Amino acid sequence: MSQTGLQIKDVDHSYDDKQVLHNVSFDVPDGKVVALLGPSGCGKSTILRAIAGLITPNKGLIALNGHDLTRVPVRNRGLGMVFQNFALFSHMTVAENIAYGLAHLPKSERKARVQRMLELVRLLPFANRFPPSLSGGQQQRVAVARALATDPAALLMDEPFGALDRALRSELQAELVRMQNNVGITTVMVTHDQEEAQAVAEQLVVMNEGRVEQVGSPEDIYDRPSSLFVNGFIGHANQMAARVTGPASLTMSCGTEIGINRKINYLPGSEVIVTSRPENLNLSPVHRPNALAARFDRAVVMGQHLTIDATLKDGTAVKAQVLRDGGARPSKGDNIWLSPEISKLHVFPKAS
Ligand SMILES: Nc1ncnc2c1ncn2[C@@H]1O[C@H](COP(=O)(O)OP(=O)(O)OP(=O)(O)O)[C@@H](O)[C@H]1O
Repeated sequence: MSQTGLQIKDVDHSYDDKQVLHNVSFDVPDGKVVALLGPSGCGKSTILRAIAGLITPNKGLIALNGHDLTRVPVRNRGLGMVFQNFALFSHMTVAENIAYGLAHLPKSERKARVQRMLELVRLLPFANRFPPSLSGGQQQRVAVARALATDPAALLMDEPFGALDRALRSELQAELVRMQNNVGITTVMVTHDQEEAQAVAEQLVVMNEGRVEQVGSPEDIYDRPSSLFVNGFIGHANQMAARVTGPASLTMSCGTEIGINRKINYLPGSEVIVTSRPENLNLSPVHRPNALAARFDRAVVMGQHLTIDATLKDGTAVKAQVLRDGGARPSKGDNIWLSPEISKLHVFPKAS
């Protein structure tokens, strides 16, 4: 095993008799950030605990820079950890908190490293303050600095910004990206916030019910989802029932015939789900080929966009996102046409 970074391979885990991880595999390239993403209870924290050594998986391999960690005790794994409840020592100053894991170093080196960490998380002026006198975001930066101070071989973060409000979260996400550009540490971050995952991670691992559904860059996962679950979990996806009528044609259950500009790998007669992102449905006042007839329900202004709620002929509710052009908007109950961008439609099997 000579691979650098973190390797998770075929990991299974059960709590009591309940299996919660099934053959989980993914890699974190050396110095990169990977985000684990998925609904509550899908097993994200369990993977992090397995990497940390807090639980022993029933099966599988966890290796860091080519070394199997499976039998290495927690304290010898050389990992930094940041969790949601950052648990700083409130009777110690910020500097003392950061120095906590550095007792083995000579005093001058310890001081220099604490100084470097304070600079990295931009908390130099707060070195002698006590955690209860800091904001949530500042406390979380101390927790990150404390984890990084020991020069860990990898960093594990479980919902590190979960307790913070939206503005602070995005500030700290930007800070994390900046720090990563400076120090480039192999990091696994658990989050249930897809925007956060997309903002900080080069690779996403999307999980569902203890299984990895897809691994890829944020762009890959958004543009080329491998399953209906991933498509609906990352960003909004309109789901529309349809029947395959030919090698490249579909009849939507609202009645529209759609010609797809590529071959679809389903037999004629198959029931499928066709998906479209809201930004790939264009509003038109007149009929065009492939356009879906709909009833306009309402429109909400989102910055420079208009998010339109509409209902197709078969009762399917859909969302379209269009640029605000200042033109007349339809009124509630008006008939409209929604033209999907055909090359951006996805076709999935109908769930049984
Ligand atoms: N100590 C435990 N004992 C028994 N079952 C557990 C234990 N910890 C977690 N579980 C169960 O294992 C499954 C996965 O939990 P886990 O905490 O890994 O999910 P998660 O994706 O991190 O969820 P969340 O986003 O809600 O934190 C869940 O069904 C959970 O109820």
